[in-house]
Amino acid sequence: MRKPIIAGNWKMNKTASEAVSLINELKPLVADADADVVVCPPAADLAAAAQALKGSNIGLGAQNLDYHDSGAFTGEVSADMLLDLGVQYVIIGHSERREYYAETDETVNLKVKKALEKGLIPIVCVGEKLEERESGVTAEVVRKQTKLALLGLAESEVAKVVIAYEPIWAIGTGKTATADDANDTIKEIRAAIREVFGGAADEVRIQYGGSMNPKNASELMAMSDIDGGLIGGASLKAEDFSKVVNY
Ligand SMILES: O=C(CO)COP(=O)(O)O
Repeated sequence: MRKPIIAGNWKMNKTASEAVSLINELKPLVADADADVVVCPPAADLAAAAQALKGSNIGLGAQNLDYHDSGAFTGEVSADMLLDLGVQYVIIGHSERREYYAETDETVNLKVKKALEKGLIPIVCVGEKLEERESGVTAEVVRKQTKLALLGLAESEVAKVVIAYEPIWAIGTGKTATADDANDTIKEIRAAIREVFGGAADEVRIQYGGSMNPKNASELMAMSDIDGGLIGGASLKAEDFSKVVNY
């Protein structure tokens, strides 16, 4: 059985002191969660967040990393820097990074490889644009993104990866994919993984993301292939996020 994993992607929200307050509010609300719980604050908050999370059941994730080990890469953060802060997970290839920061399938793959090499668990985002959905190419788009993100990995590495299926038209819009639609696309992602990596596909946890909230979480989480959620807006309030976690 795949253990559910619910992660909050705070995006560029919350100062370090606000992060500490949110975490302190969240801790008792999710202490009995059956799922793995993760928060992904902005890079500038990670040190304070790690301190606040000590002794809790909540994991810490970053929202990005650089694929180089160190050097002249102004503004970037390396895997070693994240690990040294106590970070365990890293979101890679979020659609906002693909759209605004020129992230490509190739850089996503390099980042996934670096994360795994260093012992961070990648949360790899894939998802189609509205026009791709309307053109009926959703399955092709997510299959290709998934295979390219995982290119060259060993089966044992793939089994550790978390994939977040985030239809771009559902992010921050209040529009959610129906639970059936999301499950069907996630099955396509799992099938694509199986084509290349065999049985590892059954171990990969695949989240849904895109306007997931306390109202729709239980329906989405009841689906056969949805193993968790990557939550944006609803992760910024302790009460809402805890309701998703305790779906
Ligand atoms: O992009 C998302 C999480 O990575 C989803 O954001 P929302 O939950 O705000 O739609």
